Formats: sequence, structure tokens, C-alpha cells
Amino acid sequence: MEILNGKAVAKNLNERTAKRVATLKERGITPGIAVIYVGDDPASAIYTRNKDKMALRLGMNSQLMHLPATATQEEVMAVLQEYNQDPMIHGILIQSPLPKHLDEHALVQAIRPDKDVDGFHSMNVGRLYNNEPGNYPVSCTPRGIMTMLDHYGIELAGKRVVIMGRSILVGRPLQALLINRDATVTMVHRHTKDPEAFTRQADILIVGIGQPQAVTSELVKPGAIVIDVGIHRTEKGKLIGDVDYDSVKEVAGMLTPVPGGVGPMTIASLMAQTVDLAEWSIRDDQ
Ligand SMILES: Nc1nc(=O)c2c([nH]1)NC[C@@H]1CN(c3ccc(C(=O)N[C@@H](CCC(=O)O)C(=O)O)cc3)C=[N+]21
Repeated sequence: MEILNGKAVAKNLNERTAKRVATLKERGITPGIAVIYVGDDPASAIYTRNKDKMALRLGMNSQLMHLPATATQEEVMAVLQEYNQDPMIHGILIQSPLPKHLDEHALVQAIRPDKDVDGFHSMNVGRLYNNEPGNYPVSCTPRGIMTMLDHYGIELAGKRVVIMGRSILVGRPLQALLINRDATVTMVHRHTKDPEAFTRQADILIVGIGQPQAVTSELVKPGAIVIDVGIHRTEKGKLIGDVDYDSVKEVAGMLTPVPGGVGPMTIASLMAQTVDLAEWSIRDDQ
């Protein structure tokens, strides 16, 4: 069993991103990202801080806007509109989850599509779904997974890929990215009858269901490549995924760990995509 070392691939990607940032700075442009974080979800507190630190480490501008849980839709919208107009900001991200009284969909759709660093705006989702040519942002976790698969030289054309979980953040954009690369993609979700009948056929099994250690070796074809998108913290503070690592490592051919797998690739992809948006913005000006 080979470990797919997301941490190492992310480090490599971050080094390339830092060089691209330096090149842009020579031309007088510093890529900038703005993260809007509302309320005090403890996991979001860690992720937003990590994004801020990484952006600064790569030489980028980073603005972390923390609003209280009582912030109104109009207040969040006003902050968003300022970033939409701020020439220093190339990527805007609204950290999920938002407090329940806020309309997340309306906020995401109000982000300028050319600053939509998460790739969640319907215009960018539509471009991806239709496999349109040209440059546009895509969801960072799926993008990171594709980068990791490519890094390890994993062939996708004609492969049977099964995705567990149909979320907007992970499952759906991954489905589009993989179809666009000529894979045969099956979606398995909470209403699927006899899910193992599908997962046991998978050459590549990608799991993003938000359930700790739910996938055990019985669901996995011997030799399969298994990608674990889940992240959960146990009572003792240990990080675990949606895959039962100790069980699945006995049958899988390749497997991502948690931590050190998909998580670091997500952050690295977010940084790379902020630089993409900065580069595309100058091309648009000319
Ligand atoms: N608008 C939005 N965009 C997101 O991309 C987004 C979001 N909202 N909400 C929450 C999820 C979750 N997410 C992670 C990012 C990095 C790690 C990460 O770095 N994980 C490390 C461990 C980090 C730790 O020690 O806690 C690892 O797996 O090795 C995990 C999870 C991005 N998300």
C-alpha cells in the first residue's frame, strides 16, 4: 500500500505558488485574498487562521474579516461589496458554515465571478459542468484532489471512479472534473441502495460524506486508490477521516492519510487559485 502524501505535494505546489507571487510582485501586483468569517464555529476559526498564515507566508496580501454571529445579511453583503470593488483583492471566500439566519446562497451569488476563489458562483459551476474552454475558478478541494492524482501519474481516462457524497463543496464539482478527464463516474449517496455493489467496483474511490471512519475494507476493491476527504476531531483531539484507515490500508493500493492528505492540498489549491485570479485580472485589463 502506497500513501498518497498530500502534505508533500502541497509543499511542492506552495513553492511554485510563492515563485509566481514573486513574479507578479515584480510587475507591481500582489495577489490578495479576503476571507469573510461570521460567528465562532471552532473549526472555521482554525481553517481561516491557517489560510491567512499561508497566504502571508507565500508573500500574498490577506484580509481576514471576522464578523460577530449577530451580523445581518445586509452587513455581510456590505463587506462583500467592498471586497468586490477593492483592486487589492483578487479572491473572496465566505467561510462555511454561516450562522443559520444568513442566506449563504445569496451571498455566494453576490461575489464577482472573477473573484470567486472557491468556484461556488453558479456562473463558474456552469462553466465547469459544461467543460467550457478558458479560465475560471473551481472548488479548491476537488482541484487539490485532481492535482494530487496527476502528481502521482494516476490515469483517469476510462477508469471507474466512485464518489461517495454529493455535496456542493466536493462531490458535485469532482464529478464534473473527472468526467471532463474521461473517467466513468458513479455517485453514491445516502439514498443509494446497496452502496457496496458500486464502491467495490471502483478503481478510484473518493469519500466525502462527513461521517467518521464510515468506510471499511469491505467497501473497497483490492488494489483500489482511496481518497479520504473527511476531517473530524475525536474527543481526545485526534484528527480522523471518513475512511477507517487501519481497515482500508489492508486492501487499498493507494490511500490518503488524515491529517496530511486532502486537507493541505485544499489550502495549497486555494492559494494557487488566488494567484490564477490575479494573473487573469491583468490579462483582462490589456
Ligand atoms: N468557503 C469554504 N471553503 C472551503 O474550502 C472550506 C470551507 N468553506 N469550510 C470548511 C471546509 C474544510 N476545509 C479544510 C481546509 C483545510 C484543512 C487542513 O488543512 N487540514 C489539515 C489539518 C488541519 C488541522 O490540524 O486541523 C490536514 O488534513 O492535514 C482541512 C479542511 C476547507 N473548507
